[in-house]
Amino acid sequence: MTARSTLLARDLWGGYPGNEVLRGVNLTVTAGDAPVGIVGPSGMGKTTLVRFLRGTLRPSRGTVTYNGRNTAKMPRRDAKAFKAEVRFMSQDSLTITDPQLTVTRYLKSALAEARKGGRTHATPIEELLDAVALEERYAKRNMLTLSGGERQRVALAVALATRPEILVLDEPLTAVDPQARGAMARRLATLTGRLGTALVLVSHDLELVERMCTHVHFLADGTFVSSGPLGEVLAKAEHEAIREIAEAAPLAVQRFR
Ligand SMILES: Nc1ncnc2c1ncn2[C@@H]1O[C@H](COP(=O)(O)OP(=O)(O)OP(=O)(O)O)[C@@H](O)[C@H]1O
Repeated sequence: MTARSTLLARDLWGGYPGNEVLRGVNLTVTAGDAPVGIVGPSGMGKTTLVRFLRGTLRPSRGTVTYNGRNTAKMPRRDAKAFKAEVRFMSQDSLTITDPQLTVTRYLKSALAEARKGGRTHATPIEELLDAVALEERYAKRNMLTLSGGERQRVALAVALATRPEILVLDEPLTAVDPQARGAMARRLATLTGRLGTALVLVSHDLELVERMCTHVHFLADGTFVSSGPLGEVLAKAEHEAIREIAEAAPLAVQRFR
């Protein structure tokens, strides 16, 4: 059996000049894992953590490795594999330069890219659209005519088309209405489960996190102060910041218990 691809952050410290945002974060994500959520109050460093995982920021202490290779010092070939196998998507991931581009053509080019990179078992376009709750009629639409939320959903379908080992989503659905978001949650979790893609979801939307993720990490004071199923994390309220969130949304908390 071949070892499964693993992204590992070990005792990660760092941030910006004069602002040590993260102070000892440990995270292991392995292809095939169930979806995991990263939650926490605004400004606590969720996006900063994603930047470290992605390699756009260097830690002051600790390491991020992918399959044992330090992502900050990867030879070009490993860096290429890392980019193909670990996809990152944030709310503004999609820039369209070709005014003629239809949704189908856009997805086909992503699938072709996946095949070139040896990422087999590409997923049919209908299934990709279904996972992001877009009906088939969207396949022929010009990308420029889509709403912001629809574009975010296509961007997500594109990320799935490449069948990554790990997919890190940082607030990916901010422009998508709550109804569509709800429809997508389970379908996404199912498709990524079938593809063997480990999903990491960074979000303020506790309902979305609850629907998609069996396990969450709560980030506060630069570290994961509590981890487990969302309902348990909220119920245990092991940190002041968790108590504040639980008090601000008591009904939501009751639902998760
Ligand atoms: N480029 C930057 N330069 C300096 N400081 C930054 C930069 N980006 C973020 N910060 C600061 O780092 C801290 C963590 O920010 P980050 O964006 O990681 O938080 P977050 O948990 O993702 O917040 P939100 O949930 O509001 O998106 C904040 O205090 C923020 O002001």
